[in-house]
Amino acid sequence: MTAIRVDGLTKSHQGFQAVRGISFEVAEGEVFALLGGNGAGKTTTVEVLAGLQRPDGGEVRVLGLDPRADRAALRRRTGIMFQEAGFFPDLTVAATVDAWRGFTFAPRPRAEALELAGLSGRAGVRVRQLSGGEKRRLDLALALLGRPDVLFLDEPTTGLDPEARAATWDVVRGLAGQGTAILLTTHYLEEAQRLAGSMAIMDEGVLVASGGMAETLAARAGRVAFVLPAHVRPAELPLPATVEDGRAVCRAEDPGLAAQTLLTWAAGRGLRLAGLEVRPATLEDLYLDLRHGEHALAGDAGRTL
Ligand SMILES: Nc1ncnc2c1ncn2[C@@H]1O[C@H](COP(=O)(O)OP(=O)(O)OP(=O)(O)O)[C@@H](O)[C@H]1O
Repeated sequence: MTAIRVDGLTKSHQGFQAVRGISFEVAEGEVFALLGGNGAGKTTTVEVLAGLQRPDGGEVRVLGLDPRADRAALRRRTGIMFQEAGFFPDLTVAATVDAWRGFTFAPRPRAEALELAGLSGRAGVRVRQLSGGEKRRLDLALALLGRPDVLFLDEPTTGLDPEARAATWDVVRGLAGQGTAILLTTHYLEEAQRLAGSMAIMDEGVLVASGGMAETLAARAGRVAFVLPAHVRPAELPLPATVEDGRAVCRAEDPGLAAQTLLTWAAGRGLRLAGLEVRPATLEDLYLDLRHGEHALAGDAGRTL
């Protein structure tokens, strides 16, 4: 079932069009990554979905409801984690969770929420003494309190150390496994690739790519890279290559096959391909290709790449 539907959404701030007609859907139990550079319009989109801003145009539905008109009903079924947490610095972690539980419908027990967010050992600590990463985790604990059907996570792992980040990924996967639809914004492309089943990339208020993560990446060229052997010019290689930081890079739909071709060629000349790296396309490849103007050539905003 569709949990979030965005159809032709537009939204301006004081005459500036932050979101210019975007459409996407997130299914129940799906992790969806909304990506894009600073100012692309991600937070504006999430705020509209959370009912905090009124859309100028288009239609937005969360669990089949209108986020503004049905805000009260949706509040019980959605969890939100924004970039700027508004905590009381003098409350302890436990007191903060308890205060939040007071106005959450059917909240999880405090201990369970803290456990999920990896804060069990910090219950007695005052919020102002938490590290930046721990504050992010407290935010996550509060977003999870009401066992939401839809969860909005705006840069949930910014400032987290690698261990805490991996723990957050486990929590997100666990919730999706239980059927929660999760809309995540992040600047960490590896994180999005690992976590999300679908994604959309925004740029200046429009979607420049969207679709299933695996399908989108499988359709893109992967890469084979190696240290260009001494006295070999790129033009001599059996496949087209560019040179990046002293390494020859071949883009290929089937990188395994391309690597075989290159290794056979090298063996025939008694050469070694040092530092050989063979890998399928990553989200970072796609993102950087788009940043370098690929969508300007494609010209079809919102198409599936
Ligand atoms: N309340 C506001 N008033 C005026 N302009 C705003 C407001 N909120 C956002 N904007 C502008 O709208 C554009 C989109 O902002 P938004 O916060 O949605 O981007 P973002 O993709 O979330 O960026 P980031 O990754 O930096 O958080 C930006 O140019 C921003 O300056």
